[in-house]
Amino acid sequence: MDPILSQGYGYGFALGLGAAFAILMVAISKLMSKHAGQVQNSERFSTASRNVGSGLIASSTISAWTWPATLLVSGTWAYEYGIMGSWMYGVGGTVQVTLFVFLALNIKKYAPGAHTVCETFFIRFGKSGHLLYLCYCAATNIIISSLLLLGGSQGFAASTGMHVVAASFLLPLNVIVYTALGGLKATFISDWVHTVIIYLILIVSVYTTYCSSSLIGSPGRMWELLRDIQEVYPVALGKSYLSFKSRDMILLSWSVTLGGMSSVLGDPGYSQRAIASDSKSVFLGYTMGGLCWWVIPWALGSSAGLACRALLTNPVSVTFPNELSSADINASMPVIYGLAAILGKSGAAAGLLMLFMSVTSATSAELIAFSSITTYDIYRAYFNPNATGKQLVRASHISVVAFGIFMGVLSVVFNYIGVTVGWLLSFLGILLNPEVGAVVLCLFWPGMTKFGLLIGAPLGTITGIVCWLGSTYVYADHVVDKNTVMTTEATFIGNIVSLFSGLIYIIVFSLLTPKKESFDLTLLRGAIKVADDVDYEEEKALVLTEADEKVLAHQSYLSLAVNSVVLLGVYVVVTCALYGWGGDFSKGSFTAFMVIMMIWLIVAALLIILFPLWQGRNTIKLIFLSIVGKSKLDRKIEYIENASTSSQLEAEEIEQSKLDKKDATNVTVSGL
Ligand SMILES: NC(N)=O
Repeated sequence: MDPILSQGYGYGFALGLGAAFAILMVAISKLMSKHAGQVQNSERFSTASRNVGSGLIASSTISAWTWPATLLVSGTWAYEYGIMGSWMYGVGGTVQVTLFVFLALNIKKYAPGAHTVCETFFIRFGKSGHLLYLCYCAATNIIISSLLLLGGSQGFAASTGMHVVAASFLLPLNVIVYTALGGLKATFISDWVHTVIIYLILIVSVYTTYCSSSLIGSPGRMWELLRDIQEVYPVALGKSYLSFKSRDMILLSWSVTLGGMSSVLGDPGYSQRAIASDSKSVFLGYTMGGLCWWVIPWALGSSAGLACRALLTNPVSVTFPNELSSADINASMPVIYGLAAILGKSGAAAGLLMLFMSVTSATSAELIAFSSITTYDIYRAYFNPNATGKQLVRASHISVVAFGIFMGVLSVVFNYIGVTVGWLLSFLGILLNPEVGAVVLCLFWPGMTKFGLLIGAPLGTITGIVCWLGSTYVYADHVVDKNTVMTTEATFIGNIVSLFSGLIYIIVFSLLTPKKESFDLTLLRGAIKVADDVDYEEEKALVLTEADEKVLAHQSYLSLAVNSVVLLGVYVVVTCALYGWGGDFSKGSFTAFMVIMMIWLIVAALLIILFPLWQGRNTIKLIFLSIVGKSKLDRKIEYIENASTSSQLEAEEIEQSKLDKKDATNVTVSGL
């Protein structure tokens, strides 16, 4: 079958839209530098000056967490398993983000001056502990990046016929340009733009499907179509498209969620956002991001994914009169085909645009994160401990460009050796999950020792791999090959064993080799130095006041409450209850389920579009006034005067706190 769109769409998006985006982002960075005094220095490049508000943290979390897989796999799960598919994808991914909030809060509490979370390992465990964690962290960064490009390039190739090699190199091109020039702050702004576009397309998709389409047009009609299609093409792994009775779906979702713990807790991109966040904004930013992200896979799967299934017997279906082939399923095409059935060719193009947005925005998060670890954990830690701000910015630029090219190469290699997104998603956690235990214990448990880390984490990986392959042997009729290692039970066991055995090993080996005195986590605070180009605003953000500590403690309790509801309440109890009940949703309950989804989508879109604009209104006003009227000099003087009069006391507090820290800190941290 020919691709649904012509190659012109593929090259047009990758080159034309990509270039427009790069120019827009570079222009915004220049405006901020010229009119809002946000000149690019090393701290701004890697940490966005550590004062980003909750609105932008939320939109950038959504942007970084909306992978091509989020859009394509959630739709495929909906197509294959029915209503529970996209719901399980959404809640599983949200759990990972809400759990990360605990770690994010401790990063702000104990390491407000960090540029990367790896730096805390250097301080606690020296070079060997640092290098071990750095390997895990960099591997996560590399695998996630290739997963993004692999998913994006395969999606573009399948939808447009564009060559997969061209897609692998052209898709990240614009991101390399604006990330290298604008740093983390530019990625926050581009993340917001990307997220807005994704929500707008999603709203069109959902409201057309459930409100205006002549083919479906209401939740009740969708329910009837799904009931009828069950008679023609019964669900393969479950009871029906309208029930939650699929053991395979639950195991698959839990496997991806547990496997994906390392892709949030161990991915430097997410900790970098915690570092960039203003202390008061951590909980709200990540929680709002997680809850607003939830509806993206849920809504897309429930509209395009279910429509693809429900309309299979209608001539508008792309594959009419057949089901989708296994090649279509492997290429995760249900979302694009569903959009095409509902909205015609423009629907498929809108799907491709969403895909482009998800690849580029998530890629920028990975690029800037990798540049931070190479700059601070390799270049400054081991090659140039006294690097100036200028040298650090140059190292970051080189790293962004080099890593962008490397990602393209890796995606091509994976394409040629036949590695799929699904395979990488399942394998990632088995290999890397022990880093979750390592980073959590490093920031929460003073009793963790270097020996515990050095032995426990690698042993966790080995145990996970052995259990994964052993379970494949048991569950796949004694055949262990490229296909059978994807057996759901085997990947589930591999992921869970890797996650928990790593944690247990580190604890046990630490208890076997206790230190005379446990580590004082507050020592992390003053032990990481900033470069010579730090400005006043950034120095202010390095200091954790008593009020900040109280706010962070309060946020931990809120986080506990949110996780109890989302993880235990929804993901475990509600899912198991619906599975145990095993019935089909009635027309009324299906309608209620979809109406909740539609309301949630609108609220999420409004929050993510408007809240960052509201929080940034003063900066927007400053830039606007500077462009149209008052001279830049006037504005700058006014800005500096305001800062110095209102913050004189704060400045003194900062100086005093720095002196206190110097006295308190007797840790030698060469290179940091
Ligand atoms: N980001 C995910 N898990 O879709």
